[in-house]
Amino acid sequence: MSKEELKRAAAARALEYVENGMQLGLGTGSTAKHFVELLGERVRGGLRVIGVPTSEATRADAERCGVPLTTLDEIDRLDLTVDGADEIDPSLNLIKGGGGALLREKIVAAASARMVVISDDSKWVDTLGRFPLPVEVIPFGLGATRHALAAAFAQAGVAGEISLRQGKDGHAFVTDGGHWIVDAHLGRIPDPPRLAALLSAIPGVVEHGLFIGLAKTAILAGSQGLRIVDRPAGRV
Ligand SMILES: O=C[C@H](O)[C@H](O)[C@H](O)COP(=O)(O)O
Repeated sequence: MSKEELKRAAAARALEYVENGMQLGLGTGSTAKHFVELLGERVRGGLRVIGVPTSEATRADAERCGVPLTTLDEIDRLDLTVDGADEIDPSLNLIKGGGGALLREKIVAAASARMVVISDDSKWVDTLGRFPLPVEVIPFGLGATRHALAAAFAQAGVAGEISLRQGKDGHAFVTDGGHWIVDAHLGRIPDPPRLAALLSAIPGVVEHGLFIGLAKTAILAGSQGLRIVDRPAGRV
């Protein structure tokens, strides 16, 4: 199976968590896109759901696929969010934001009774950090924010290059929320909850790509088939 077929297989399995009448968070990225397309097929077949997209890209995909949409202004709780990830560890802590959608993704996941993460099994890691950690920042005062980030990394016992993400036009990548993203090349994050707390305390940081204790279930597709992993009880 190709990587795209694996992603689609994970997305198809996630449909089994969807029930008629549910309010759904719709993730962002190439894996979540498969889920939105498959959900659209079910909606055209009569399934009644309503979705909140986590990015403008997902909004466009959902509209194209005929998935009815709402916002977290109109409803304040969701039953289920299905989203991809850049890395998943055995506690089901995640790195997200490779596509720049981490802020809306985290708001939507936190508003959901359940988050199911879908991916091909290449995203499964023993320890988070090989994938550069995205941190969404306010453009104002970027130098000071970078300094504070380096201090937070040192306090958490990690270090690495911090680079400002660039868009295809060669300028700073701008998120749907109008912010910038820096990617921290840390290699290994031994204590993700501790680093997450340190990053959240920095004034110029809008949000970071560590998703701690949010995913309840991971659906991993590999050459041997699908693997369903539930978050171990009591683990963040
Ligand atoms: O900002 C992007 C999201 O966090 C994505 O869910 C993540 O980057 C995984 O994307 P993909 O499914 O394309 O690997």
